Amino acid sequence: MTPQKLLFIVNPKSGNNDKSKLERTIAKACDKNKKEYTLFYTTGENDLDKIKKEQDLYQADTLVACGGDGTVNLVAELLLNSEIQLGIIPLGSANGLAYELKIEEDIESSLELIFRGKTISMDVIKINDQHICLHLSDLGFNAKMIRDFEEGGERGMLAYARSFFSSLMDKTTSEFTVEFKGEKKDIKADMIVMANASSYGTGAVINPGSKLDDGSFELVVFKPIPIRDLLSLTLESFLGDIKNSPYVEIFRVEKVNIHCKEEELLQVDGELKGEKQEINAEILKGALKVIS
Ligand SMILES: Nc1ncnc2c1ncn2[C@@H]1O[C@H](COP(=O)(O)OP(=O)(O)OP(=O)(O)O)[C@@H](O)[C@H]1O
Repeated sequence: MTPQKLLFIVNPKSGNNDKSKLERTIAKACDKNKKEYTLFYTTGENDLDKIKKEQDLYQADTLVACGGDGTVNLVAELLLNSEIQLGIIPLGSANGLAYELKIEEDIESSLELIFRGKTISMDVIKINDQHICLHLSDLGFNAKMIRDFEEGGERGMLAYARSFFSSLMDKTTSEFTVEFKGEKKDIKADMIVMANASSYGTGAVINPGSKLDDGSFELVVFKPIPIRDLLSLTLESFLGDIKNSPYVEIFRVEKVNIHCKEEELLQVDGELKGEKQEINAEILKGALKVIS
């Protein structure tokens, strides 16, 4: 459906980038394409309720998330199982879903796509009836690295690399019991990913062959890996042939229960959600209409 009435949800803090151009570019593109639009700025507090109120009044047919994965996730939550579509202008420090959908990190190009692109009905993973995951969620290594990065208070690739290496040094193996398709497995792993998408925003492919609209998601298990083999695993993830690694096991599922022996930090689409012992994840097939 070609958008006619758009509500742009802007996270003014995302990505540490200059957004002064954003309003002007949106105004120009909407004017040129003769579309009605309005803007809403997030505050970081109670945004879901505020956007819901705004949308109830405005009745847009398209909500455009202007920010990173956190903003996309927030807006998507409002649109589940509705005909209202999601557009994305990637302006975050992590734009994993936009990367997956091949949406360019350039305001003009992403706006052009919103007006000319096609709409797909993508799956969403519901986690503990509390969170939705459009992209990737994990327990273990990556969640701890995000915590380390956030606690460091610095931004940028250098700070990210520092967190990556310090998390590597502290890497621990955890014990899990996973249950799906009527089977129970005891697993030792450095990380378990619930993957709707194929790769992290950095381009590292952890779930090759995944599709956003295949009615399932993948459980990607990273088994304990000796430091000396980590480099080859990292290279494999960038080359996309990780599924042949002896340290990775991938299961395609629609529903899973993960019991963690000790509480584990959970991250969902780049946001930390606290320590959990029990995870119930289920696919919501085709629940979100997104322009790509
Ligand atoms: N006005 C605001 N001030 C401060 N924080 C905000 C504001 N609006 C949204 N946020 C916060 O921004 C986060 C989402 O950021 P998003 O993922 O879109 O961009 P990002 O740059 O990739 O984020 P980050 O790297 O901080 O995770 C949420 O935690 C949300 O609460």
